[in-house]
Amino acid sequence: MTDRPSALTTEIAAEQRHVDEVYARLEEVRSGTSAVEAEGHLRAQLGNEGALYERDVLVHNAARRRAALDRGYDGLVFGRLDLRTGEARHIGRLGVLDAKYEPLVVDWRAPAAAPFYRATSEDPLDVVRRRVIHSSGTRVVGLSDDLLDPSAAPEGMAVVGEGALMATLARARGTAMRDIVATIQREQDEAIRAPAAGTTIIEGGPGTGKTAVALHRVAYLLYSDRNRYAGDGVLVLGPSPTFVRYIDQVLPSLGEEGVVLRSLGTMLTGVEATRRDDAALAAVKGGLRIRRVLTRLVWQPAPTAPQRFRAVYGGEVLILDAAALSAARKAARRRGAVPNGSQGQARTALLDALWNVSRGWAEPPEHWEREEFDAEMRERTEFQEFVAAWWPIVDAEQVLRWAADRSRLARSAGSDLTRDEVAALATSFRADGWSVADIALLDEIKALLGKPPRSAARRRRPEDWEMQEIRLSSDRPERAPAPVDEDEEFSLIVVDEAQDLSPMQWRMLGRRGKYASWTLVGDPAQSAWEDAAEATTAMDAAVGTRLRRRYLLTTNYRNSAEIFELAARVLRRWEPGLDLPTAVRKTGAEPSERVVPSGSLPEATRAAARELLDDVEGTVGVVTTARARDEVAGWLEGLGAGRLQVVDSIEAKGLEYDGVVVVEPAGIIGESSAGHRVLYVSLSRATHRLVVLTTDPEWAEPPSDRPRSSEPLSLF
Ligand SMILES: Nc1ncnc2c1ncn2[C@@H]1O[C@H](COP(=O)(O)OP(=O)(O)OP(=O)(O)O)[C@@H](O)[C@H]1O
Repeated sequence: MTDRPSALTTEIAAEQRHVDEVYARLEEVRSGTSAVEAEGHLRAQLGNEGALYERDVLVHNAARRRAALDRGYDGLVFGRLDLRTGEARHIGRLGVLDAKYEPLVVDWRAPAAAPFYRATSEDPLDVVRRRVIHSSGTRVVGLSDDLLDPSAAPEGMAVVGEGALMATLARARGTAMRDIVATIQREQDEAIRAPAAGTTIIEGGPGTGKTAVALHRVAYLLYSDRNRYAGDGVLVLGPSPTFVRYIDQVLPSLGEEGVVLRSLGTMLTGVEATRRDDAALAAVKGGLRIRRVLTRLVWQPAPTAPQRFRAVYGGEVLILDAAALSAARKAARRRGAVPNGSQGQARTALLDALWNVSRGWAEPPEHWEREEFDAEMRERTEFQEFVAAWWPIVDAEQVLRWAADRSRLARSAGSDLTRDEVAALATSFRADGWSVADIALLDEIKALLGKPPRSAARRRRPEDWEMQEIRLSSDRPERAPAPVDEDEEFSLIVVDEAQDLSPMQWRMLGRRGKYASWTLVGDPAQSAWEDAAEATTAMDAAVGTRLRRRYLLTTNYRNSAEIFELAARVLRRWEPGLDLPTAVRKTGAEPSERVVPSGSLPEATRAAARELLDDVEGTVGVVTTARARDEVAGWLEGLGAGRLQVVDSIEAKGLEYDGVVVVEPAGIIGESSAGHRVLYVSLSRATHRLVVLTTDPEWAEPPSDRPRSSEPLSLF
């Protein structure tokens, strides 16, 4: 036995000294920013407008910097490079300079940090040793070293710890996604640091880090060109509100606030859709055929439009009956570009029609002057009220509710929809609230309706100004994401699970990113959308024809090798030709498949959930069909205390749990025409343990008459 400290202890102590120095410096910087903020408020007391502006700039910048310092505080320094030159370079969530402006820590996004992620033993990029520093709060608790260039290592250079990546992957998962800033892998780093221009497409199988990479890419782009993307210039779109909640702490943990995170159902201000249509109906609502139907629908008369107009002029009675009004409507439509912008044309068409009535008389009144006639009519309240009722300014929700009337919808549908489709759509528009697929329809209708002329441009009201100030000067700014305004344009749009966007949803996004840089992330093998060609065309139209760069991620970091082997085996029965990722982590825990009689399914589900809650430290997910979701949730009532979540197979997209119970896989396959891919999603959610509960022993077998596809897939 020796009392000499181990190499690990000595190295930890050395890193702790550096980390302490960084935190001490950080405190100085923090008090500096508070002083700037205080000065900003002082200037405001001068009271003139210039001083107010200066105050806002000062307070805003200082508050942003301080928020970043707060967020990046824990585990601030996570890496170190020892270079051939003898330089030791520390890498962290933020860059920190000492009082002489020498770097104490380099921001992970700076070019000087790139070798931390890129260096390999084959291509060490002048790095001799790469070190990951594990911390708890401000305390260094462990180190993991890679000696990349042994020939250049100085005498006595210590190499300590286990592989950082494996240690990270083995940890239990919580309810929120974590950043991966300390262990980003080379192929991921290439996608993160891809140039901003044009469209970046990041593909990869389950668990390859696509979501993590997309979020780190946002942080990277904000760092490299903040002026372009700051404010509300960045939109990250995920598949569901559950997913958005799951990822919403990643960017703040990287020191980035103010990015708009949305799901497909919450793209419109004031409308929140969570209901999902069944696959067949969603396909009708998502396909481009419906666009033609909406184009006709918006020009239809409002259901409340009056059918007759009567006025007395110069002692004569003028009447417009239904036929005359219909002709006037057609004339107005010919002249107008968009319905809400055509009330003026409607007015003119009505005046023409009224005048023509008098011309049709056997003895038209000679002394009537057209100009005078028009001027007087326009002034009359009864005429103005008639115009407002006959050609009202409508909003998108009103118009889509019109389509709940089957015969009205059928009139707009022409031959673009079948009778059954019309019936199913009309029924769905009668339901309370909107479905996720409806949001893209509402957005399309809004664009088709256009704006009333001279609509007051959105002016900044004094209250907005006040609100802003409160948010900026609060001690720790609350994350109050700005609602997505339909007119808002983004300069960076990141779409996760992009393989599932319908053509109509692509159109909705395209309207918000005419000049944007796009990052599209997805996996065609997880796609629930059948008509890939139509979605690709719509995506092309949305993102434009600018340069596209593609990145393929090939390693699955989520699933144990045993779990992913099952998921991949099942998918390959349906689509043998697919190229799937490799899972790197073996746990020795094989997934368990249990065939149970249907009467015992509730008890078996409860038992399996209980078993996994005991076995894993982190979260447990129970994944089932949309139809059975609530019932299954009922079976599990009272279990899990916040660690257990029941989701349906579509909701499960993008999520992960330490233990997963998949209930009735055959039902998941049966819920949509690409159901086997949806099941693949469900089977690839678990990090440690997977139990499949089925009443059908043949659940994994495709029907014998189903053609097996061996087509390789690609995302766009
Ligand atoms: N380099 C890495 N270091 C540590 N953990 C990583 C790394 N890359 C990915 N992970 C982890 O792997 C898991 C899967 O990542 P992520 O959810 O981003 O994958 P994905 O490709 O989006 O998956 P899916 O398509 O199945 O939803 C996450 O827990 C993530 O933190």
